[in-house]
Amino acid sequence: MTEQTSQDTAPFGLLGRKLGHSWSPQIHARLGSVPYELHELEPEELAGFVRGGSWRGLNVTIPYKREAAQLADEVSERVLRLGVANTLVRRPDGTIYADNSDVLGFAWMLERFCERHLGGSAPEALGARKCLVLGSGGASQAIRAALEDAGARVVTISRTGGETYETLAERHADAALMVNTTPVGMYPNCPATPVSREVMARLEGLAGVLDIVYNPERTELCLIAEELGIPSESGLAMLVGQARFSSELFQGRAIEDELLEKIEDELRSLTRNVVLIGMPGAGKTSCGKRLARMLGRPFVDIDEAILADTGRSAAQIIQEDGEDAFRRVETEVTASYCKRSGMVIACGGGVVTRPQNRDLLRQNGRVVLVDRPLDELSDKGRPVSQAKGVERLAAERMHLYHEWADVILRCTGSAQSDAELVKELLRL
Ligand SMILES: Nc1ncnc2c1ncn2[C@@H]1O[C@H](COP(=O)(O)OP(=O)(O)O)[C@@H](O)[C@H]1O
Ligand SMILES: O=C(O)C1=C[C@@H](OP(=O)(O)O)[C@@H](O)[C@H](O)C1
Ligand SMILES: [Mg+2]
Repeated sequence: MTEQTSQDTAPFGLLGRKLGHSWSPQIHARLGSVPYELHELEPEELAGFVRGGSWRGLNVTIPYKREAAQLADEVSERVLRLGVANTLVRRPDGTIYADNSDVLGFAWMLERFCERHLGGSAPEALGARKCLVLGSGGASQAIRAALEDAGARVVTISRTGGETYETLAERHADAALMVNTTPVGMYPNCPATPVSREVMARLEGLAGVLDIVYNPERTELCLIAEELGIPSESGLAMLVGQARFSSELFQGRAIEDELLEKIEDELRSLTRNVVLIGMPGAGKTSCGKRLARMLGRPFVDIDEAILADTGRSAAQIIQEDGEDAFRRVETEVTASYCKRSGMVIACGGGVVTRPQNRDLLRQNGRVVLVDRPLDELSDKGRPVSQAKGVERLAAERMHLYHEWADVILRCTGSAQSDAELVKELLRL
């Protein structure tokens, strides 16, 4: 038996400047790279920590990927090619090896996407075809490398330079794939998109859209693609994929694809919101409160949040300022909660009256229609129901509730058992 050195037990970790948002500790815990610590360093602390600190394996994020490559004793071919590293491994002899698992993580995501949606492997689906890469920053490099490895003809679109967003539609209608590598659309500045619906609709050859942003789960770019019938995926698979290849290097063993897909599913289900919609008085608020308690998640009722924000109830705003004014406030408050993660959200019954609210709910949420027979709905304190009558309101809205919903909850008669049913329906 060999004696255990301090190097065998030294921690893994992530190196960067601001890391509050990171999902890496959770992912590496599932992959077996523990303990995994966060190191927020100032530029002048970097070299000392990398060369002399106590660590066994490190991930590196902005703004230190270039320095990480330079501080290593030996680098992989990928790092040599790109000049940036996101993985450092301390070898038994104390020397440092650098690799770039961003390229591998994206290549893994790309391969799976091509197999699932484009009818073959990445080289089969993309070989000699035009792929658009949005953005020319650090992340763009890794994505371009993976696409070039698959044989694609890569065109980089940026705000300045030869190929811009303005000329995209007229010059690249033949592109097969579009990949966003910019931070546009990333939480908390979401929804936002680097390419408008109008421009994407003009790209007639477009067969797939990928986004490396993973929060929200569906970026606006992906939602636009979905609406146009183009397969899309945002960046969770790349995140989990790069962690996998780093962990393999850290631990010196292979990790199976099945575990990766399991981790992706777990993260999706933990971070997705549960969004309740339905007729006023159907039981969204009552069911949502119980569901949140059951799942140990934060709960927000949009009407209550409006009251807290404005000091006036929904009914009061409608009566004093009119329904249009209320709808504007409702959209604002709905937007601010629906971009968060892991919440239970009870919407106001009228959320479906504004088409733009749909993507707000869907970007990070599974939408549940709380469906209760009309003759059981209370119109107490609900001016819209009182003014129109429940029957007419239902005639106007029911098709929208059904279109917007991912699943339908047929109410059981008790809010508690309704909440249990939602938990079951969404496998939470
Ligand atoms: N599953 C249920 N069965 C019977 N009554 C319910 C149920 N859920 C809620 N209620 C009652 O119906 C009324 C409206 O519920 P609420 O949760 O405020 O609906 P919403 O938020 O959809 O307008 C309340 O009086 C509530 O106690
Ligand atoms: O359906 C509507 O237009 C409304 C529903 C209410 O919420 P509930 O559905 O929770 O009653 C509240 O937002 C407002 O009175 C308007
Ligand atoms: Mg309510």
